[in-house]
Amino acid sequence: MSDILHRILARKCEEIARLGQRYSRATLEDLARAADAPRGFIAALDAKVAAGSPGVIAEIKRASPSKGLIRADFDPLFLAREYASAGAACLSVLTDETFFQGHNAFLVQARAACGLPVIRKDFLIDELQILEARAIGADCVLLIAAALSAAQLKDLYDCARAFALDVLVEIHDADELAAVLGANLAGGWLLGINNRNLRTFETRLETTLDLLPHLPPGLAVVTESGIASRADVERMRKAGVHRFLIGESLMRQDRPGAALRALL
Ligand SMILES: O=C(O)c1ccccc1NCC(=O)[C@H](O)[C@H](O)COP(=O)(O)O
Repeated sequence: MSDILHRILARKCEEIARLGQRYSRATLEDLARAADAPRGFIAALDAKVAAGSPGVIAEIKRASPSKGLIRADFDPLFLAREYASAGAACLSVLTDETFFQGHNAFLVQARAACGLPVIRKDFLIDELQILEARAIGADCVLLIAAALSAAQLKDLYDCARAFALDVLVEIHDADELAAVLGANLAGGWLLGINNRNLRTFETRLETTLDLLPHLPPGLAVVTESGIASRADVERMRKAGVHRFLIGESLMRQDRPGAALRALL
């Protein structure tokens, strides 16, 4: 496991302990059940792709471990509306406070500002975090294979599905792909291939392209990280990848919506 992932997960353990002190599991379950109905994250991506467009998950991210501060002028409501009007299928909102300067409130604000489904982008290793995600309105959660054992992945996936959340399962290499496929997850999930190596932060689009021949037919793939130009989008689409998670290249623009339109 990379140093940064190790540090992030250590922090998450502290946060989970605080969450458990603040709320009982039963209370979090009640809050999750009382939340606004999920908007259908995978369905929104599929609809774009079926219509012949790229399915873009547009990310709302103020900072990251690899890049530091990315956007000083940070308004989730403005960003969500920009992305929605530019044709994004879904939103991704960083909720991690320590390493990404995110916040749960940003997800709430972004989701309320538009009709798009939203993924809670965080480092989820405990069912309480899954319940919290649904309680704040998330429509999808991220599960990172590098952070989870096979048993944890299956348990968190089952918990998410029990609360009608879609799941984006993220891998970076062939070993992680084998572990995810071995977990025999049923429906309601997508495979994310992160082009960023979390150990070195090197970002190569070939990460996605090289893994494609190893995927079972029919598995929907999201290429994540490092998509910065229309040429990048076209390169992926020529290889049969039609779903994208795009953050930094949009977040650095004054008008992220215009930048997204240019990419599409
Ligand atoms: O971005 C980082 O520095 C990072 C470090 C450690 C774990 C995760 C990290 N990034 C999360 C992401 O996966 C990206 O925010 C997402 O794929 C969008 O990437 P980009 O378009 O390159 O901003």
